[in-house]
Amino acid sequence: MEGAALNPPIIIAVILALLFVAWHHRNGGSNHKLPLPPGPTKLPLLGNVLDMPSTFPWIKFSQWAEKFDSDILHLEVAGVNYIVLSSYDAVADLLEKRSGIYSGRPHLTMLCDLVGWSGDLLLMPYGNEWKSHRKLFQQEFHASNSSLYLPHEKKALRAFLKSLLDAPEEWREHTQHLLVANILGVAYGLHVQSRNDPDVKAAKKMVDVITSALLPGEYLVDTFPVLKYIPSWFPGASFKRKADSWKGIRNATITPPFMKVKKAMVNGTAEDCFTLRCLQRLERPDSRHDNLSVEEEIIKNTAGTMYEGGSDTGTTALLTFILAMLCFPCAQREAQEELDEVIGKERLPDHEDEDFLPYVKALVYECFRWQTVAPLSIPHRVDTDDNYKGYFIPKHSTVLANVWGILRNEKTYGPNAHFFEPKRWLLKCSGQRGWKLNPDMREPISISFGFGRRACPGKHMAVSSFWLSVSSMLHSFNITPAIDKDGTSY
Ligand code: HEM
Repeated sequence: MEGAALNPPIIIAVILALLFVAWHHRNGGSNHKLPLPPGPTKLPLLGNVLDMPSTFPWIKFSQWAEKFDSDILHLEVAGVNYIVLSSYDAVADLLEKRSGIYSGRPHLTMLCDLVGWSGDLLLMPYGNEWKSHRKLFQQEFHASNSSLYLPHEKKALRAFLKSLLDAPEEWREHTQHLLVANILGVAYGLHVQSRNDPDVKAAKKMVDVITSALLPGEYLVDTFPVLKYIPSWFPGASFKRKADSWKGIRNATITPPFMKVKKAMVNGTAEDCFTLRCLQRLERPDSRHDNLSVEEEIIKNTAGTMYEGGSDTGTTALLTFILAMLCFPCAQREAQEELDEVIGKERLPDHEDEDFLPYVKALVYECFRWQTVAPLSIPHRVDTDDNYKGYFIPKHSTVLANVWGILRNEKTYGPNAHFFEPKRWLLKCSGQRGWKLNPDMREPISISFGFGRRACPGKHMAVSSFWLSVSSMLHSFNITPAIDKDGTSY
């Protein structure tokens, strides 16, 4: 946690927070009769400040769910209520069935107020601004509109496989490059250079900011928003200096590619992409000026969120796959045998082959289950007081879905849920290779991509591109530990 030592801003924040909590309690808080959900004992005034885990909170939340024998927990930190949901049923009941009131986002002071990360659909409060951005996204990103992304996906993948062949030791850079190249094609119709591409570098910088600032508890100012008033020169206020250095990064990253599409539209050279499709739908697209209309700003921001969302999460998912193949080589061999038998040696797998490759599909499911990309999803916020299973849920609580815990539940996923085992998704049958997907198991995509009205709008594209990358890598390469010059593997 940034600046976690007892320095002046923390002391000020703690004093102010205590005063707020004391005032809140004296004024009665909420007027409710039902009990709050169970959770670790709260200290007077401090609540659960000292219990809140600063690393891997999902593990602690799973332990608490077991200890209190409850799939709904309550914590309170600095006057903010946290509700942690630990079963699929609780998540579906609240975040999906009651999504009319559970679709807000908690306000992130560091990113929204100090860095000025505005226009990001991911962080927007639930309301009209969010709706206008989300609608644009969904117009293009639905399961039956794969023509928007498939051509870019395949082009980026071919370049990626070639790069892996030429320089396998740079696998990490190639992986990130694949995802950024893909999303730059989808969002802006741009073609990236194979090395040192400025848009790829810019994406990395933008993603570094959002991934570090989205981590729960990373910045104390998110827990104690009053800290935002401390001047940058104040001892211990390094978060303010960091915020200053991050200001403008998002705009500087997402504006140039948007303007390229606008200009290419005038010249008639723009390639099919999300931004072009949206601009063409405007009644009076004005392609000459740098001043953007409100509609154009919405398109620019939505494409920008796509650029941001598509670059980071997909890379993490593919790195998880590579890790799994290194740690569980038997799964890799089984998938390769299936690919050899069904596809043969002459071509790469394609989406039409998916149904004939149950083991590969199970391996893809297992990647999303075993090390889920967002273990606590992205926090939601409830807009009104509510109750569930006889418990009171206070208005404006931050609601966390413990996706990691749900996907590791042995009652649902069978024994050894901490191991990578694609066969947990399969049933023996009499077919050629003897496996079919178990139709009674809930696939992990409906859990690892979030819930209700805020569920990930890029999931069809993300899953399609992940399947194609994983099957093509398995069919083209063996993924093994690196070997040093003495022949010892790492
Ligand atoms: C493996 C890949 C991906 C994973 C695991 C993933 C996961 C998630 C999760 C967990 C959320 C939060 C959902 C919620 O609040 O309930 C989310 C939101 C979002 N994702 Fe993804 N995502 C992935 C890829 C993508 C891609 C490729 C795009 C863009 C093309 C994208 C765009 C977004 C956007 C815009 C939101 C915010 C939605 C909103 O707040 O209304 N994601 N994603």
